Amino acid sequence: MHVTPILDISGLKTVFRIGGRPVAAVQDLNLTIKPGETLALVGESGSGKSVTSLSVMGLLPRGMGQVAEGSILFRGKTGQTQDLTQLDAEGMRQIRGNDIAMVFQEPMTSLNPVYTIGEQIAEPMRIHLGRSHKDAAAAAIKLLADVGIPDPERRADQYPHELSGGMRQRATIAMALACDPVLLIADEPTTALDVTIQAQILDLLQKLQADRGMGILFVTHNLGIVAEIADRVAVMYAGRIVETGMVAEVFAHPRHPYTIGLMRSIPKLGEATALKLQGTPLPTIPGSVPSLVQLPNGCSFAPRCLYSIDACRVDVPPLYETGNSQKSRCIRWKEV
Ligand SMILES: Nc1ncnc2c1ncn2[C@@H]1O[C@H](COP(=O)(O)OP(=O)(O)OP(=O)(O)O)[C@@H](O)[C@H]1O
Repeated sequence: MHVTPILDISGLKTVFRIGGRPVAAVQDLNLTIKPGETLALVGESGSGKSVTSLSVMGLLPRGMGQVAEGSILFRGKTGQTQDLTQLDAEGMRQIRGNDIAMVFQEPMTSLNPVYTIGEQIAEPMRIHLGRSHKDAAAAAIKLLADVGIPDPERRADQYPHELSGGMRQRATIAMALACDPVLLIADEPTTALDVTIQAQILDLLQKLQADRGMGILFVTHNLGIVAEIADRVAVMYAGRIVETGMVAEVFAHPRHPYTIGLMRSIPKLGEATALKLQGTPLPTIPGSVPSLVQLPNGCSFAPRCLYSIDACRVDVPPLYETGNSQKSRCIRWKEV
């Protein structure tokens, strides 16, 4: 059955002014998310994951970054589709926190230290949904219970500093869900938490998604998390998607050397501890992400790639269809 996506990004190019000239932090980017689906954007630091999510939210740093090309079609609660790149600041404000919500790595980015948890969860319901004070306060307590916070009545009256890191992240998730968004953008939401709490938050997001049917754009540098939470994955390198597809297909036979490198750097169960005890560093991909100001000719990954040949350094490869759901931006995908 064909389901219309809630998010359909096409030909996105986002540029920053660096040293007076425009530099593309994201380019040639196409992706879709359907209701109830989780797409993970994965890649090393600087690959363009956050710039992609900020482009969708209309939160690029003003005067520095802007969408230069492409469209971001979004179908909100009313069923109407809008191109987010064409909305003005007020139009985006009506969508943010209402149709599209965001959870960041550091909960204190979203929480205000001087208001109680309950007040902060209730606020978007009053602003966007026009609910009364009393009604929104009761709904906030219910949301705190939904995200697994014990004794929600008491917690609603507390300030952020009175909660642990894991509880604060649960509270920001409650805040994000307050208006029942169609799309949740989660940017490294568990990176600042310890491993046990990380697993609990990932379970919680999956449960909430199953209950509410929202789409999730999940930004992470961790392929282990992708395997656990996502239906589809888009691997980014130097501002472009280099491989994409259903998680099961990409993980079973990755067709881009960069994805293979990322997969090798996921420690297997117990291996990380064993390597640490031996004093051996975890395997990483040699070299580093190139500067966007000076991208190499052809494939941006070629200078770090064990498979690269002269032909890789000529043109940027297109995304080849390499499987049922899979695409790879590697001219040697059949051999990798
Ligand atoms: N405010 C800015 N000014 C100039 N360039 C920026 C700015 N923000 C991002 N960039 C450029 O965009 C590139 C991609 O950044 P982005 O934050 O999207 O990477 P990321 O993959 O999300 O990395 P991380 O995991 O570290 O957040 C950066 O390498 C940088 O060159």
